[in-house]
Amino acid sequence: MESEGKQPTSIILLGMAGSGKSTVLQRLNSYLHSQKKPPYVINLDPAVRQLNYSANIDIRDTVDYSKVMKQYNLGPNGGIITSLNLFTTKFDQVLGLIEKRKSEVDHILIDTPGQIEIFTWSASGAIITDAIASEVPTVIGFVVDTPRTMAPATFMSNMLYACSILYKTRLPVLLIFNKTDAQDHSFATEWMTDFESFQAALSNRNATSTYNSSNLNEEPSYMNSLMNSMSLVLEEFYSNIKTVGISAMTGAGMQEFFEAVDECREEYYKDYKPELERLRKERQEKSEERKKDSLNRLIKDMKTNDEEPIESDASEEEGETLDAQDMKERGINISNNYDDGTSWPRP
Ligand SMILES: Nc1nc2c(ncn2[C@@H]2O[C@H](COP(=O)(O)OP(=O)(O)OP(=O)(O)O)[C@@H](O)[C@H]2O)c(=O)[nH]1
Repeated sequence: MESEGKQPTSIILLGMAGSGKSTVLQRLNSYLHSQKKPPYVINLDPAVRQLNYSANIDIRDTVDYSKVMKQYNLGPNGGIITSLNLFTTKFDQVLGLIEKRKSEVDHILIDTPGQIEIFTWSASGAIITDAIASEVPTVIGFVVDTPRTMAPATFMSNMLYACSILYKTRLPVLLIFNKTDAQDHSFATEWMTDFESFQAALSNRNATSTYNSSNLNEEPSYMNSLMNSMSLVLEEFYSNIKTVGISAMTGAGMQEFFEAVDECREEYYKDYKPELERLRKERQEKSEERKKDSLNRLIKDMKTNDEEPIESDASEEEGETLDAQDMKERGINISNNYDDGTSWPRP
Protein backbone atom coordinates (compact mmCIF):
# COMPACT_ATOMS: atom_id res chain seq x y z
CA MET A 1 0.00 0.00 0.00
CA GLU A 2 2.78 2.41 0.92
CA SER A 3 5.32 1.98 -1.84
CA GLU A 4 6.62 5.55 -1.36
CA GLY A 5 8.48 4.71 1.88
CA LYS A 6 7.44 6.04 5.26
CA GLN A 7 4.48 8.38 4.99
CA PRO A 8 3.33 10.39 8.02
CA THR A 9 -0.38 11.12 8.39
CA SER A 10 -1.28 14.78 8.17
CA ILE A 11 -4.24 16.01 10.21
CA ILE A 12 -5.78 19.31 9.12
CA LEU A 13 -7.82 20.76 11.98
CA LEU A 14 -10.92 22.67 10.92
CA GLY A 15 -13.89 23.85 12.95
CA MET A 16 -16.09 26.78 13.85
CA ALA A 17 -14.49 29.71 15.66
CA GLY A 18 -13.85 28.86 19.30
CA SER A 19 -14.46 25.11 18.87
CA GLY A 20 -11.00 24.54 20.33
CA LYS A 21 -8.75 23.83 17.30
CA SER A 22 -5.62 25.38 18.80
CA THR A 23 -6.18 23.74 22.18
CA VAL A 24 -6.77 20.38 20.46
CA LEU A 25 -3.56 20.81 18.49
CA GLN A 26 -1.69 21.67 21.68
CA ARG A 27 -3.08 18.55 23.37
CA LEU A 28 -2.28 16.26 20.41
CA ASN A 29 1.22 17.73 20.30
CA SER A 30 1.89 17.12 23.99
CA TYR A 31 0.36 13.61 23.83
CA LEU A 32 2.60 12.65 20.90
CA HIS A 33 5.63 14.09 22.69
CA SER A 34 4.76 11.96 25.73
CA GLN A 35 4.65 8.92 23.40
CA LYS A 36 8.13 9.87 22.12
CA LYS A 37 6.67 10.50 18.68
CA PRO A 38 6.96 14.27 18.25
CA PRO A 39 4.87 15.51 15.32
CA TYR A 40 5.67 18.11 12.68
CA VAL A 41 3.50 21.16 13.41
CA ILE A 42 2.29 23.80 10.94
CA ASN A 43 0.35 26.92 11.87
CA LEU A 44 -1.68 28.48 9.03
CA ASP A 45 -3.47 31.10 11.14
CA PRO A 46 -1.79 34.44 10.41
CA ALA A 47 -3.95 36.36 12.89
CA VAL A 48 -3.24 34.34 16.03
CA ARG A 49 -1.45 36.47 18.63
CA GLN A 50 0.16 33.76 20.68
CA LEU A 51 0.55 30.06 20.00
CA ASN A 52 0.32 27.63 22.88
CA TYR A 53 2.54 25.15 21.04
CA SER A 54 5.72 25.55 19.08
CA ALA A 55 5.29 25.26 15.33
CA ASN A 56 7.90 23.94 12.90
CA ILE A 57 6.37 26.11 10.19
CA ASP A 58 4.49 29.26 11.13
CA ILE A 59 2.73 31.40 8.51
CA ARG A 60 3.50 34.45 10.71
CA ASP A 61 7.22 34.04 10.00
CA THR A 62 6.52 34.66 6.31
CA VAL A 63 3.59 37.07 6.28
CA ASP A 64 2.87 39.98 8.61
CA TYR A 65 -0.92 39.99 8.92
CA SER A 66 -1.25 43.54 10.33
CA LYS A 67 1.06 44.97 7.65
CA VAL A 68 -0.96 43.18 4.94
CA MET A 69 -4.14 44.75 6.35
CA LYS A 70 -2.59 48.23 6.30
CA GLN A 71 -0.86 47.88 2.94
CA TYR A 72 -3.95 46.62 1.09
CA ASN A 73 -6.43 48.58 3.19
CA LEU A 74 -8.28 45.45 4.32
CA GLY A 75 -10.45 44.37 7.21
CA PRO A 76 -9.57 41.41 9.47
CA ASN A 77 -10.98 38.66 7.23
CA GLY A 78 -9.64 40.18 4.01
CA GLY A 79 -6.27 40.42 5.77
CA ILE A 80 -6.32 36.72 6.66
CA ILE A 81 -7.34 35.66 3.13
CA THR A 82 -4.64 37.84 1.52
CA SER A 83 -2.00 36.59 3.99
CA LEU A 84 -3.01 33.00 3.18
CA ASN A 85 -2.85 33.77 -0.57
CA LEU A 86 0.63 35.25 -0.19
CA PHE A 87 1.76 32.22 1.82
CA THR A 88 0.33 29.84 -0.79
CA THR A 89 2.69 31.30 -3.41
CA LYS A 90 5.54 29.90 -1.29
CA PHE A 91 3.88 26.61 -0.50
CA ASP A 92 6.23 24.61 -2.72
CA GLN A 93 8.92 25.43 -0.14
CA VAL A 94 6.69 24.09 2.65
CA LEU A 95 6.21 20.89 0.66
CA GLY A 96 9.96 20.66 0.25
CA LEU A 97 10.39 20.88 4.03
CA ILE A 98 7.69 18.24 4.60
CA GLU A 99 9.39 15.98 2.06
CA LYS A 100 12.69 16.29 3.97
CA ARG A 101 11.13 15.46 7.35
CA LYS A 102 8.74 12.76 6.12
CA SER A 103 10.87 9.84 7.19
CA GLU A 104 11.33 11.16 10.75
CA VAL A 105 7.75 11.84 11.86
CA ASP A 106 4.49 9.90 12.13
CA HIS A 107 2.12 12.85 12.20
CA ILE A 108 1.87 16.33 10.70
CA LEU A 109 -0.54 18.57 12.62
CA ILE A 110 -1.98 21.61 10.84
CA ASP A 111 -3.86 24.45 12.55
CA THR A 112 -6.09 26.68 10.39
CA PRO A 113 -7.55 30.21 10.73
CA GLY A 114 -10.31 30.77 13.30
CA GLN A 115 -12.99 31.61 10.72
CA ILE A 116 -13.59 28.24 9.09
CA GLU A 117 -14.87 29.60 5.75
CA ILE A 118 -11.60 31.46 5.16
CA PHE A 119 -9.81 28.17 4.77
CA THR A 120 -12.52 25.88 3.44
CA TRP A 121 -13.94 28.16 0.76
CA SER A 122 -10.84 30.05 -0.39
CA ALA A 123 -8.70 29.09 -3.37
CA SER A 124 -5.58 29.07 -1.23
CA GLY A 125 -7.20 26.74 1.34
CA ALA A 126 -8.08 24.30 -1.47
CA ILE A 127 -4.60 24.56 -2.99
CA ILE A 128 -2.90 23.93 0.36
CA THR A 129 -5.20 20.99 1.19
CA ASP A 130 -4.73 19.38 -2.22
CA ALA A 131 -0.98 19.94 -2.17
CA ILE A 132 -0.59 18.27 1.22
CA ALA A 133 -3.01 15.47 0.36
CA SER A 134 -1.07 14.64 -2.79
CA GLU A 135 2.14 14.47 -0.77
CA VAL A 136 1.07 12.44 2.31
CA PRO A 137 -2.06 10.63 3.57
CA THR A 138 -4.35 13.35 4.93
CA VAL A 139 -7.29 13.41 7.32
CA ILE A 140 -9.59 16.37 7.99
CA GLY A 141 -10.19 16.69 11.73
CA PHE A 142 -13.45 18.61 12.11
CA VAL A 143 -13.56 19.99 15.66
CA VAL A 144 -17.04 20.40 17.18
CA ASP A 145 -17.75 22.35 20.35
CA THR A 146 -19.87 19.66 22.06
CA PRO A 147 -21.63 21.79 24.72
CA ARG A 148 -22.56 24.37 22.09
CA THR A 149 -23.94 21.78 19.68
CA MET A 150 -26.69 20.52 21.96
CA ALA A 151 -29.32 22.59 20.18
CA PRO A 152 -30.55 20.55 17.20
CA ALA A 153 -30.10 23.52 14.80
CA THR A 154 -26.47 24.12 15.87
CA PHE A 155 -25.82 20.39 15.65
CA MET A 156 -27.30 20.32 12.16
CA SER A 157 -25.28 23.30 10.91
CA ASN A 158 -22.08 21.65 12.17
CA MET A 159 -23.02 18.40 10.42
CA LEU A 160 -23.87 20.19 7.17
CA TYR A 161 -20.55 22.00 7.30
CA ALA A 162 -18.64 18.76 7.88
CA CYS A 163 -20.60 17.11 5.07
CA SER A 164 -19.80 19.92 2.62
CA ILE A 165 -16.11 19.67 3.53
CA LEU A 166 -16.20 15.92 2.91
CA TYR A 167 -17.68 16.43 -0.56
CA LYS A 168 -15.39 19.34 -1.37
CA THR A 169 -12.10 17.76 -0.35
CA ARG A 170 -13.14 14.08 -0.76
CA LEU A 171 -10.70 13.40 2.05
CA PRO A 172 -11.59 11.25 5.06
CA VAL A 173 -13.26 13.42 7.70
CA LEU A 174 -13.03 12.66 11.42
CA LEU A 175 -15.64 14.40 13.59
CA ILE A 176 -13.90 15.40 16.82
CA PHE A 177 -16.41 16.14 19.57
CA ASN A 178 -14.30 18.35 21.82
CA LYS A 179 -14.90 19.63 25.37
CA THR A 180 -16.34 16.32 26.59
CA ASP A 181 -15.23 17.35 30.09
CA ALA A 182 -18.05 19.91 29.96
CA GLN A 183 -20.57 17.80 28.01
CA ASP A 184 -20.51 14.14 27.07
CA HIS A 185 -20.93 13.62 23.32
CA SER A 186 -23.14 10.48 23.56
CA PHE A 187 -26.25 12.55 22.67
CA ALA A 188 -24.58 13.47 19.35
CA THR A 189 -23.64 9.91 18.39
CA GLU A 190 -27.16 8.84 19.30
CA TRP A 191 -28.66 11.55 17.05
CA MET A 192 -26.39 10.36 14.25
CA THR A 193 -27.28 6.70 14.52
CA ASP A 194 -30.92 6.88 15.55
CA PHE A 195 -33.14 9.16 13.51
CA GLU A 196 -36.01 8.79 15.95
CA SER A 197 -33.99 10.08 18.87
CA PHE A 198 -33.13 13.22 16.87
CA GLN A 199 -36.84 13.60 16.02
CA ALA A 200 -37.69 13.21 19.69
CA ALA A 201 -35.13 15.87 20.62
CA LEU A 202 -36.68 18.17 18.04
CA SER A 203 -40.21 17.66 19.30
CA ASN A 204 -39.17 18.02 22.94
CA ARG A 205 -37.44 21.32 22.46
CA ASN A 206 -37.22 24.21 20.12
CA ALA A 207 -34.62 23.47 17.35
CA THR A 208 -32.53 26.45 18.38
CA SER A 209 -32.71 25.83 22.09
CA THR A 210 -30.21 23.81 24.09
CA TYR A 211 -32.62 22.93 26.86
CA ASN A 212 -35.92 21.09 26.92
CA SER A 213 -38.60 23.70 26.53
CA SER A 214 -41.43 21.44 25.55
CA ASN A 215 -44.72 22.90 24.69
CA LEU A 216 -46.21 19.87 23.06
CA ASN A 217 -49.31 21.77 21.91
CA GLU A 218 -47.12 24.05 19.81
CA GLU A 219 -47.23 23.62 16.01
CA PRO A 220 -43.91 22.29 14.70
CA SER A 221 -41.97 25.37 13.60
CA TYR A 222 -40.48 25.84 10.16
CA MET A 223 -37.02 25.32 11.69
CA ASN A 224 -38.07 22.00 13.23
CA SER A 225 -39.49 20.64 9.95
CA LEU A 226 -36.34 21.76 8.14
CA MET A 227 -34.11 20.01 10.70
CA ASN A 228 -36.23 16.88 10.37
CA SER A 229 -35.79 16.71 6.59
CA MET A 230 -32.11 17.57 6.83
CA SER A 231 -31.39 14.74 9.22
CA LEU A 232 -32.90 12.29 6.70
CA VAL A 233 -30.69 13.74 3.97
CA LEU A 234 -27.63 13.35 6.18
CA GLU A 235 -28.26 9.69 7.00
CA GLU A 236 -25.88 8.48 4.30
CA PHE A 237 -23.20 10.91 5.54
CA TYR A 238 -23.63 9.76 9.14
CA SER A 239 -23.22 6.11 8.16
CA ASN A 240 -19.81 6.79 6.58
CA ILE A 241 -18.32 9.24 9.03
CA LYS A 242 -16.05 8.43 11.96
CA THR A 243 -16.48 10.20 15.29
CA VAL A 244 -14.48 10.51 18.47
CA GLY A 245 -15.04 12.36 21.73
CA ILE A 246 -12.08 14.12 23.34
CA SER A 247 -11.30 16.80 25.86
CA ALA A 248 -8.42 19.01 24.83
CA MET A 249 -8.53 20.38 28.36
CA THR A 250 -8.09 17.09 30.28
CA GLY A 251 -6.53 14.96 27.55
CA ALA A 252 -9.33 12.35 27.57
CA GLY A 253 -9.84 10.32 24.39
CA MET A 254 -6.33 10.65 22.94
CA GLN A 255 -5.83 6.96 22.28
CA GLU A 256 -9.24 6.63 20.61
CA PHE A 257 -8.42 9.71 18.57
CA PHE A 258 -5.26 8.20 17.09
CA GLU A 259 -7.02 4.87 16.47
CA ALA A 260 -9.69 6.73 14.48
CA VAL A 261 -6.97 8.63 12.58
CA ASP A 262 -5.38 5.30 11.59
CA GLU A 263 -8.73 4.07 10.24
CA CYS A 264 -9.10 7.31 8.25
CA ARG A 265 -5.58 6.80 6.89
CA GLU A 266 -6.66 3.37 5.56
CA GLU A 267 -9.65 5.07 3.94
CA TYR A 268 -7.32 7.57 2.29
CA TYR A 269 -5.32 4.76 0.68
CA LYS A 270 -8.43 2.80 -0.28
CA ASP A 271 -10.64 5.58 -1.70
CA TYR A 272 -8.87 8.89 -2.06
CA LYS A 273 -5.44 7.93 -3.44
CA PRO A 274 -6.73 5.85 -6.38
CA GLU A 275 -9.13 8.66 -7.33
CA LEU A 276 -6.29 11.19 -7.10
CA GLU A 277 -4.14 9.06 -9.39
CA ARG A 278 -6.98 8.50 -11.84
CA LEU A 279 -7.58 12.26 -12.11
CA ARG A 280 -3.87 12.97 -12.45
CA LYS A 281 -3.62 10.46 -15.31
CA GLU A 282 -6.72 11.91 -16.96
CA ARG A 283 -5.24 15.42 -16.77
CA GLN A 284 -1.95 14.23 -18.22
CA GLU A 285 -3.71 12.52 -21.14
CA LYS A 286 -5.77 15.64 -21.86
CA SER A 287 -2.66 17.80 -21.80
CA GLU A 288 -0.87 15.40 -24.21
CA GLU A 289 -3.91 15.48 -26.51
CA ARG A 290 -3.95 19.29 -26.49
CA LYS A 291 -0.24 19.41 -27.32
CA LYS A 292 -0.66 16.92 -30.18
CA ASP A 293 -3.63 18.85 -31.50
CA SER A 294 -1.78 22.17 -31.47
CA LEU A 295 1.22 20.61 -33.19
CA ASN A 296 -1.04 19.22 -35.90
CA ARG A 297 -2.65 22.62 -36.36
CA LEU A 298 0.76 24.28 -36.58
CA ILE A 299 1.93 21.80 -39.25
CA LYS A 300 -1.34 22.30 -41.17
CA ASP A 301 -0.99 26.09 -40.99
CA MET A 302 2.57 25.93 -42.24
CA LYS A 303 1.57 23.65 -45.12
CA THR A 304 -1.23 26.03 -46.12
CA ASN A 305 1.21 28.91 -46.06
CA ASP A 306 3.56 26.95 -48.35
CA GLU A 307 0.79 26.16 -50.85
CA GLU A 308 -0.61 29.69 -50.94
CA PRO A 309 2.40 31.98 -50.98
CA ILE A 310 1.81 35.04 -48.90
CA GLU A 311 2.09 38.31 -50.76
CA SER A 312 5.69 39.30 -50.64
CA ASP A 313 6.57 41.69 -47.97
CA ALA A 314 9.63 43.85 -48.00
CA SER A 315 11.03 42.61 -44.73
CA GLU A 316 10.74 38.95 -45.75
CA GLU A 317 12.35 39.62 -49.09
CA GLU A 318 15.26 40.89 -47.14
CA GLY A 319 15.48 37.47 -45.47
CA GLU A 320 14.07 38.43 -42.06
CA THR A 321 12.38 35.63 -40.07
CA LEU A 322 8.75 35.83 -38.95
CA ASP A 323 8.38 37.40 -35.55
CA ALA A 324 5.70 36.51 -33.01
CA GLN A 325 3.37 39.32 -34.14
CA ASP A 326 3.59 38.12 -37.77
CA MET A 327 2.80 34.58 -36.76
CA LYS A 328 -0.13 35.72 -34.69
CA GLU A 329 -1.54 37.76 -37.58
CA ARG A 330 -1.28 34.73 -39.85
CA GLY A 331 -3.10 32.56 -37.31
CA ILE A 332 -0.10 30.42 -36.41
CA ASN A 333 -0.32 29.28 -32.85
CA ILE A 334 3.09 29.50 -31.26
CA SER A 335 2.09 29.06 -27.67
CA ASN A 336 2.75 25.75 -26.02
CA ASN A 337 1.28 26.80 -22.71
CA TYR A 338 -2.01 24.93 -22.57
CA ASP A 339 -2.22 24.39 -18.89
CA ASP A 340 -5.42 25.79 -17.48
CA GLY A 341 -3.58 26.75 -14.32
CA THR A 342 -5.01 23.89 -12.30
CA SER A 343 -1.73 22.19 -11.76
CA TRP A 344 -2.70 21.24 -8.24
CA PRO A 345 -4.17 17.79 -8.02
CA ARG A 346 -7.90 18.16 -7.42
CA PRO A 347 -9.59 14.84 -6.86
N1 LIG B 1 -13.92 22.99 28.84
C1 LIG B 1 -13.15 22.94 27.76
N2 LIG B 1 -12.78 24.07 27.15
C2 LIG B 1 -11.99 23.99 26.06
C3 LIG B 1 -11.55 22.74 25.55
N3 LIG B 1 -10.81 22.97 24.43
C4 LIG B 1 -10.78 24.31 24.26
N4 LIG B 1 -11.48 24.94 25.23
C5 LIG B 1 -11.69 26.37 25.39
O1 LIG B 1 -12.37 26.86 24.24
C6 LIG B 1 -11.92 28.18 23.94
C7 LIG B 1 -11.49 28.26 22.49
O2 LIG B 1 -10.34 27.45 22.30
P1 LIG B 1 -9.32 27.70 21.12
O3 LIG B 1 -8.34 26.57 21.14
O4 LIG B 1 -8.79 29.08 21.16
O5 LIG B 1 -10.31 27.55 19.89
P2 LIG B 1 -10.01 27.81 18.35
O6 LIG B 1 -11.01 27.02 17.60
O7 LIG B 1 -8.58 27.57 18.04
O8 LIG B 1 -10.32 29.33 18.30
P3 LIG B 1 -10.14 30.34 17.05
O9 LIG B 1 -8.94 29.87 16.30
O10 LIG B 1 -9.97 31.67 17.69
O11 LIG B 1 -11.40 30.21 16.29
C8 LIG B 1 -10.79 28.49 24.92
O12 LIG B 1 -11.32 29.26 25.97
C9 LIG B 1 -10.38 27.14 25.41
O13 LIG B 1 -9.85 27.17 26.73
C10 LIG B 1 -11.94 21.53 26.25
O14 LIG B 1 -11.64 20.42 25.90
N5 LIG B 1 -12.74 21.72 27.34
